[in-house]
Amino acid sequence: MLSATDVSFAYDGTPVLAGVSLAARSGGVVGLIGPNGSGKSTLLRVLYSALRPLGGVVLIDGTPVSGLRGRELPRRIAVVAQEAPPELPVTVAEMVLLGRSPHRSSLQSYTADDHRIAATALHRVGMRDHADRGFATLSGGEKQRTLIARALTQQTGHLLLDEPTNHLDIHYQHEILHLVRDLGITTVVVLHDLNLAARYCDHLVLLDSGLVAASGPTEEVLTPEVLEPVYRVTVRTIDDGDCRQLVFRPTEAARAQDGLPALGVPAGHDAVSEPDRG
Ligand SMILES: Nc1ncnc2c1ncn2[C@@H]1O[C@H](COP(=O)(O)OP(=O)(O)OP(=O)(O)O)[C@@H](O)[C@H]1O
Repeated sequence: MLSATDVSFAYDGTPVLAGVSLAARSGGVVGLIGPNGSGKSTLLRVLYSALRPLGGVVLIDGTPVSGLRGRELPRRIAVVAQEAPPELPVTVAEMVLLGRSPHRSSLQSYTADDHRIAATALHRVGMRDHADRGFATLSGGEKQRTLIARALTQQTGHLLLDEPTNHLDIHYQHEILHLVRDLGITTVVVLHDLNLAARYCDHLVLLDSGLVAASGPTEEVLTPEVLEPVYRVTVRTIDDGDCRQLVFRPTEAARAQDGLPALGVPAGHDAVSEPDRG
């Protein structure tokens, strides 16, 4: 169980999160959604104690996350952040093995078990055939899958993912989120794609300008009434058999608010002043 209660945070005095609460029950997948700049990554950083909140508390299985020291934290929470790791001159296999670091002292060498766990994780993200490649030579999607394998190798009870489907093709977007859901570990995942959220999350927290605009079971949050005022688009829901999916359209009102031309008139093409080419 991972919970945040009444969390607030500011960068250099500018408030970014205010009174945010979230609870990820054991084995559940919570999606963190919201427009650009709404505070999703900041909240995730607060959850894994990379940022200290101004107010509120984050608990992991009842223990304040701020009290976890040294290797205790990475033994409990694995993180795939948005920031790329430093380009270490390591192979894919070596990068994934680093996920075992919290479980061994720096003087110990990797055990056969560590290698087996890392190989299984590589296989699960479809990267086994790339094990000997240099990490720095991988494509964006291959790097992302390798970092997810490294997080799996940590074998934690909690997993935090910041836009894990970034750079992934459609096949791997589904493959990775399916895998994450099947892991059965407590997960908080930042997602921009609301249709992926619809399919793979049990519960959603929708942030808007640092506030919780909605929080609840996925199907209660992914409704036109909730989403339209926050994302400023028209939302239509369709039933895809096992799962609700969403279709979006820009709205004239939002475009006018942003100073954009009305739909159907390409930018820079004023129908009235267009010179006669006849
Ligand atoms: N290091 C920083 N210093 C100052 N302001 C920051 C910093 N990081 C983020 N911010 C600001 O805090 C706000 C929230 O940013 P955050 O990255 O948490 O949003 P987000 O919801 O994850 O956005 P996106 O969907 O665009 O990734 C934004 O206004 C952003 O510009």
